Amino acid sequence: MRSSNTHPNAAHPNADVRMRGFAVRSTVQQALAWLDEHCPSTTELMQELISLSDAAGRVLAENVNSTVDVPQFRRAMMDGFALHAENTRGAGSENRLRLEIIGDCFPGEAFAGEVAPGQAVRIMTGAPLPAGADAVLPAERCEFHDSQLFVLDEIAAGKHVGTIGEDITAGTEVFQAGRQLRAQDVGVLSSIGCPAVKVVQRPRVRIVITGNELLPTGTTPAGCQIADANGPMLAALVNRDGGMTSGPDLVPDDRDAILAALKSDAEVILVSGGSSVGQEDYAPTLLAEHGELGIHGIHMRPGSPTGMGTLDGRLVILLPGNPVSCLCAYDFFAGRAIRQLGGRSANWPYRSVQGTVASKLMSPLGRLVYARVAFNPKNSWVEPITNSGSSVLSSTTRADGFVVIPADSEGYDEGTEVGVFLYD
Ligand SMILES: Nc1nc2c(c(=O)[nH]1)N[C@H]1C(S)=C(S)[C@@H](COP(=O)(O)OP(=O)(O)OC[C@H]3O[C@@H](n4cnc5c(N)ncnc54)[C@H](O)[C@@H]3O)O[C@H]1N2
Ligand code: MOO
Repeated sequence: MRSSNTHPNAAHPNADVRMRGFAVRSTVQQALAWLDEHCPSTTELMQELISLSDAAGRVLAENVNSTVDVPQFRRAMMDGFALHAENTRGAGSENRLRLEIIGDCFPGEAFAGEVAPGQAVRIMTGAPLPAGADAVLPAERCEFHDSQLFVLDEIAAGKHVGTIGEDITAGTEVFQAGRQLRAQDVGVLSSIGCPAVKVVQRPRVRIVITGNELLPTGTTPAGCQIADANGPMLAALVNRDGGMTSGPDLVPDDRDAILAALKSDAEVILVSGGSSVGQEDYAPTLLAEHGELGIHGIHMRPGSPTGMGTLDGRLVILLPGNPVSCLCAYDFFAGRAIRQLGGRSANWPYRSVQGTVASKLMSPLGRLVYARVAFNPKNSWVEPITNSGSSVLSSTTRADGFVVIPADSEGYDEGTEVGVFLYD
């Protein structure tokens, strides 16, 4: 991880913003630049060798070349008869041409012998073409009795024959480093005889959830206590982005407990809650005292108290406690870092579509806004979600996606064409 203090916050004389408010806020672009600078380049990523059975979804750390042709023999593409195409010339239902069947050929074993003119071998799909034959006549285009074959149709040389290397030629580059392996990629790797692949290690991500008011997942909220929403949400997001989670661990609003939780051997530590300027918002000060607080406070809504820094060479991202802010800050910053650490694209994994604003999307000048919207795929209309405060997580479950309104915009009027990122 490279280290540099590029943001004004880093040099700010009083990094303890508690009960004071943010002296300096960064733009989203500055925060992204800080983050990217603190993510290793693709050549610095940690690698590991894994078995092919675990490879789907992983990111290749090196190019893969094939040392073999696939297939490495000519093979039948139909069940029928291997023969000389020349022997079918002029054949038809009114002109049945007779050939002699000299044997059978099955997948996995070569036919011992050669097909001479006037002869045919009964062959199954996938079996190697016997020497001498140059075409396969499908079973439905002939009749046969005992060892006699009656050809009912003409076929050309090479017909229904799979050629050597038609799938993959020896020496070709099958996949490049950086590719996230699909299920079919694993199939191709297996077909070239590859038992294991070198992939980028999945970053380990510690999830720390702070707040005395929080009850663990699965607990019914009662009294002044609420159930943790951010922990399971963050765990799911980290998994989506290829990270390996530890936690979520619930930690009380206590300096020592939070400091102990920050000290982790994970590559990324996510801290939810206590990111702002309240009396019990310890995480930013702790990070400034024990490591580096590079960014704290961002011109965005929601997510404005987001912070990021490093501690013992590990990336620490302070996510606001309000659940929508937490989701937004994760998606803008934490997810980007985790994807990059795992060799994936920094870009959002969300599909983007074009839509037309059906009622105005409001936005305050000077702040980037993450506006939750409904998107109607039938007419492409985009509508803001009502009751969408940063504490209202159901605004994101009622939404189909979100629109990013830049800081220099006061929003989008009805009829404006906008890009929508879809959650699904
Ligand atoms: N004087 C100021 N006060 C606040 C500011 C500010 O600029 N000046 N920023 C506000 C904004 S914006 C946000 S967002 C919040 C974020 O504050 P924290 O990160 O310190 O979050 P908490 O105070 O711990 O919690 C906020 C809110 O969210 C609930 N919460 C926390 N964690 C969870 C969780 N895991 N699951 C569900 N809900 C959670 C918590 O109970 C609070 O209601 O600060 C504003 N204040
Ligand atoms: O910026 Mo806070 O994240 O709205 O509620």
